[in-house]
Amino acid sequence: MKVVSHEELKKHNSEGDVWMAIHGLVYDVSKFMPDHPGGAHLLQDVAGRNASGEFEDALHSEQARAEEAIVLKGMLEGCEQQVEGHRGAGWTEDQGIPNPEVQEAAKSSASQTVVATVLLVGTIGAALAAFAFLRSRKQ
Ligand code: HEM
Repeated sequence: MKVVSHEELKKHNSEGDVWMAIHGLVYDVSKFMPDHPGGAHLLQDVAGRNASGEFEDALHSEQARAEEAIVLKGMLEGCEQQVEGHRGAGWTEDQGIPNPEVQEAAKSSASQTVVATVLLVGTIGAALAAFAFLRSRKQ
């Protein structure tokens, strides 16, 4: 994915040419602006900068995240690890704007699986050890 510099992002803040960064990804929202249910002015206000907080504060739906009229331009310079994190949690570009809540849930369910596996292996190990011990005492 292309890396977009902070300078490049900043340039796109004029009427009809609006880019914004959300969760480390840079989107061109120019075409979508007139159709934004919250009004074009809200998008214009955050033009050329990181708008992750504003986007999440408005409690957008999954449908909003998958809006087809926004165009992914690349990842914001310095956000490479953040984007790797999205991918690690199962995000792909075609899903649109990543949902941090879904990714937190994916992370915690992955760690739950690790804990469950360790417990299971430990229990089987203890049972085998007890079995071997009891057999050795019988003889
Ligand atoms: C790529 C960026 C964005 C997309 C695709 C988008 C899309 C949408 C959509 C589809 C809705 C309708 C409700 C829903 O489905 O969630 C909505 C509502 C809204 N959006 Fe956005 N939005 C974006 C960015 C923003 C930003 C940056 C802000 C704030 C600065 C914002 C503020 C709002 C508000 C306040 C509403 C509620 C409007 C109402 O119910 O009257 N949006 N947006």
